[in-house]
Amino acid sequence: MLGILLAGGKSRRFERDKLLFRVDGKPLIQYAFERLESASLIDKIVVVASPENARALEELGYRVVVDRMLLGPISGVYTALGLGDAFIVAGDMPLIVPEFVDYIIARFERSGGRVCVPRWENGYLEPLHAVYPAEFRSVLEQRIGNGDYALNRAIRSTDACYIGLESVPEEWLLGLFNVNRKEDLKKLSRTLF
Ligand SMILES: Nc1nc2c(ncn2[C@@H]2O[C@H](COP(=O)(O)OP(=O)(O)OP(=O)(O)O)[C@@H](O)[C@H]2O)c(=O)[nH]1
Ligand SMILES: [Mg+2]
Repeated sequence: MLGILLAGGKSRRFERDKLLFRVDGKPLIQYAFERLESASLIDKIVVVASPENARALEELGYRVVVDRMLLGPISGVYTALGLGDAFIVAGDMPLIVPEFVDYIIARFERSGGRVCVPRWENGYLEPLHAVYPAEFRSVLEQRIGNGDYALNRAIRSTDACYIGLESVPEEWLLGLFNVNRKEDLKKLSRTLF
C-alpha cells in the first residue's frame, strides 16, 4: 500500500513550518516518515506538499507531489489519490504506531475497498489516519466543485468502514497525537526521550 504524508498545511498555530522544524536534530516530518515506513504493509511513501515547502522536502530526500489547490486536508487527499489507493496520514503525527497502520490497511482489504477511518466513541473521525480507495477521488472532486471542503462530510456521504477506537489497544491511540502548537513538542519529547 502507498503511504502518503500530508504536508501542505499553513502551520498557523505553530507560527513557522512545523514539519521542517527540527526536534532533536531531525525534521518533525521525519518521525512520521520513519514510523510509517516500518509498517509492513506500506511499500512506498510520498509527501503531498505545498508549493512553498516542496523544494525543501525534496532536498531532505522525500518523494514529493505538490498540492496546488491548498484547500485544507481535502485537497491533500484529492491530490494523493491521483497516485492510487493510499494510507493517508498527517505529517504532524510523529508517534504513528506501525501495527495500527497495518491493522487499518488489513481492514480496508477486507472491506472490499471502502474508506476505512478510525472513529472515537463520540462519533469524531480521524480522517488524517485512514485508508482511501482511489475511486473516492471522484467524490472529492464533486464536493470540491460544490465548495464543500469538509473531508469528514465527504467520508460520511459514503459507505465507509469505521474502526471503533474503543476496541483497539490503548497504546495505539498515541499514534493519533499531532503537533499543532510549540507546547505540543513538550509532550512529544516526554514520550520520545
Ligand atoms: N497537502 C495539503 N496538506 C494539508 C493542507 N492543509 C493541511 N494539511 C496537512 O494536514 C495535516 C494536519 O493539518 P493541521 O494540523 O491543521 O496543520 P496546519 O494547517 O499546517 O496547521 P494550522 O495552520 O495551525 O491549522 C498537516 O500535516 C498539514 O500539513 C492542504 O491544504 N494541503
Ligand atoms: Mg494537526
